[in-house]
Amino acid sequence: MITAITVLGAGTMGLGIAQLFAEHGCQVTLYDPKLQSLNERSLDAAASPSIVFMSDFEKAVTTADLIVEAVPEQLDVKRDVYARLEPLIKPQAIIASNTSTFALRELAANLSFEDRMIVTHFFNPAKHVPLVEIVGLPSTSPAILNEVISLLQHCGKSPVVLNKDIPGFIANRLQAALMREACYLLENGVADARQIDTVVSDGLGLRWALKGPFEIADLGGLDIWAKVTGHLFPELSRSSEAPQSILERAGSGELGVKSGRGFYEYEDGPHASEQLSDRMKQLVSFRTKLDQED
Ligand SMILES: NC(=O)c1ccc[n+]([C@@H]2O[C@H](COP(=O)([O-])OP(=O)(O)OC[C@H]3O[C@@H](n4cnc5c(N)ncnc54)[C@H](O)[C@@H]3O)[C@@H](O)[C@H]2O)c1
Repeated sequence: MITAITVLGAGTMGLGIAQLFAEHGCQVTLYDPKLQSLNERSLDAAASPSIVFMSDFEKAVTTADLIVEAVPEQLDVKRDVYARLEPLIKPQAIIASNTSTFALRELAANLSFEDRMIVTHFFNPAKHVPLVEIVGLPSTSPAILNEVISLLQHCGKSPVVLNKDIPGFIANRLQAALMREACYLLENGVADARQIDTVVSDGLGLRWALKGPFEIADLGGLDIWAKVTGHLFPELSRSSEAPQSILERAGSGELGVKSGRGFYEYEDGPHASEQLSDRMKQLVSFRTKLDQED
């Protein structure tokens, strides 16, 4: 049974995941080696009697039933964390990575807890977005998956368990496909970032909040979709590299909200994140009401 949860990494995702579990009655330990240098406003906002902040790795992990890893998306950093976990954790502890892109088999290869390791891919803001993608290996016991699914459902989440272990899972593959085309349109001067964002948030995104692409295709008519995909697929970007419009900004320290500038300028980055979180909460609650009316 999962009682004690340790979240590794108190960044954007780790803080939100820790808050989610704490608000649903779990004992949560949040570990980060750079606890002192983290954004004070975010840490204050996350402060809760059920979250213990720690920068002592051994203490943070030895009694945990579930360890959620939310450290940076670098294979060597993640693998190093797992190697440090191996001698310390309880024999039955479950390890869940919040990776956005790595296949589980790559993360878990040759670890002593390979069979007890899964992916739980939360979405930002983790407290409010209902979806969590879950990935196991063929050797993962159904009991482990069921235990984590029950916990997530108890926390109000809608877990989707993938049939196969694939890099990027479902959501990030779809999102990356959209981003490739969005950057292509931007870089070719078809529209600026605001225009492209408006097309998504005022059009496609509103629809997708209610129905996924296959239901939308059914509603539009598959005869039409046969034409749309047939005519447009040859026109779409086929780039297999990260887009210049992202590489150049990231290379010059324009990292988005966290540095004050990305595709847009941010005078108050933490406020922008808080606003997204608040609006997401309201949107999810509104959609829940709509679902109940159906
Ligand atoms: N940001 C997102 O929208 C998002 C969404 C879904 C999944 N993810 C994934 O979640 C993970 C974390 O992403 P993030 O956006 O929260 O990153 P982040 O950079 O905001 O936070 C990472 C945190 O990990 C800490 N850290 C660094 N090395 C560590 C170590 N060895 N042990 C413990 N903590 C360590 C850092 O100090 C930092 O506080 C990544 O795998 C990322 O791909 C991110």
